[in-house]
Amino acid sequence: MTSPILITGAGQRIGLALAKHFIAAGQTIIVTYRTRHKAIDELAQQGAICIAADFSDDNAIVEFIAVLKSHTSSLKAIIHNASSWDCEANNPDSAALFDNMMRIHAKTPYLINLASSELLQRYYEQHAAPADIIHLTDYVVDTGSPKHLAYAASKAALDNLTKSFAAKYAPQIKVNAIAPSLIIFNEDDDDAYRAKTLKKSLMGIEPGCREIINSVDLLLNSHYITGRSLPVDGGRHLK
Ligand SMILES: NC(=O)C1=CN([C@@H]2O[C@H](COP(=O)(O)OP(=O)(O)OC[C@H]3O[C@@H](n4cnc5c(N)ncnc54)[C@H](OP(=O)(O)O)[C@@H]3O)[C@@H](O)[C@H]2O)C=CC1
Ligand SMILES: Nc1nc2c(c(=O)[nH]1)N=C([C@H](O)[C@@H](O)CO)CN2
Repeated sequence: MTSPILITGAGQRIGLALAKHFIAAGQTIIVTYRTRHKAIDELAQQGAICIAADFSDDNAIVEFIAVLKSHTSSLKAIIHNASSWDCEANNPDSAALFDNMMRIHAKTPYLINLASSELLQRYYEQHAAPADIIHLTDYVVDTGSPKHLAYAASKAALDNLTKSFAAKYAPQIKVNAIAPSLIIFNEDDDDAYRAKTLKKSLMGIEPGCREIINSVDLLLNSHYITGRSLPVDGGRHLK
């Protein structure tokens, strides 16, 4: 089996689009899912290894790592996509929100990256090319967010882990982040929110998953970029 790419949270939206992209390119993939969306059944039918994993407690993260290692002895890349865009307004228990945000966005990638170094290094040994870790962060890493404080802080932690792991794992493994602003709306986003959000960037569009797919491919095809964050934000920083 060729070295697979691991995508976390691939049951919907960006993670699912990445999974379909790699399958179409003939790349073997391993995906995690929390909810067994119909799309997961379809990925499995197309040959993806689909692992149920709810990273809402430490034991589940450790258990996932053991299951991952039972499926493969090498990894071409890990894409940390799984995420919860939760906010203080919906969570009266601020302590629990903070812990949940840090666990899914920072602790889960941290523990998986530490446990997967040998799997990634084996890819390097077999292909004389670096393996990859890609963190999906967020534009708000640099600005903070008054409505998603814990979310933004946890994504900032993931951004910092990008730098630490890049220094720790080079040259066998490259570690980078992709920091998107609006990529795709959620179904329940109303017209007023959509109009307000579109105005936040210079480009003023909802770009869709293709922008993340292109960014992931750029990083995977480089043998030199590491420790960096790729902003995919429509020029929002200049508005
Ligand atoms: N969409 C956008 O415009 C933007 C996205 N991003 C980032 O890009 C990435 C993909 O975004 P998007 O596709 O919208 O993500 P989603 O909000 O659709 O979430 C992706 C997946 O993460 C899974 N997930 C959530 N919590 C957990 C958990 N505790 N354990 C395991 N899996 C979990 C969800 O599972 P389930 O299906 O069960 O809910 C979901 O399938 C994320 O990291 C996001 O922060 C950043 C900026 C903008
Ligand atoms: N896990 C998620 N993270 C984020 C989402 C999302 O839907 N799921 N959406 C956004 C917004 O699009 C924001 O970038 C613009 O309002 C941010 N993070």
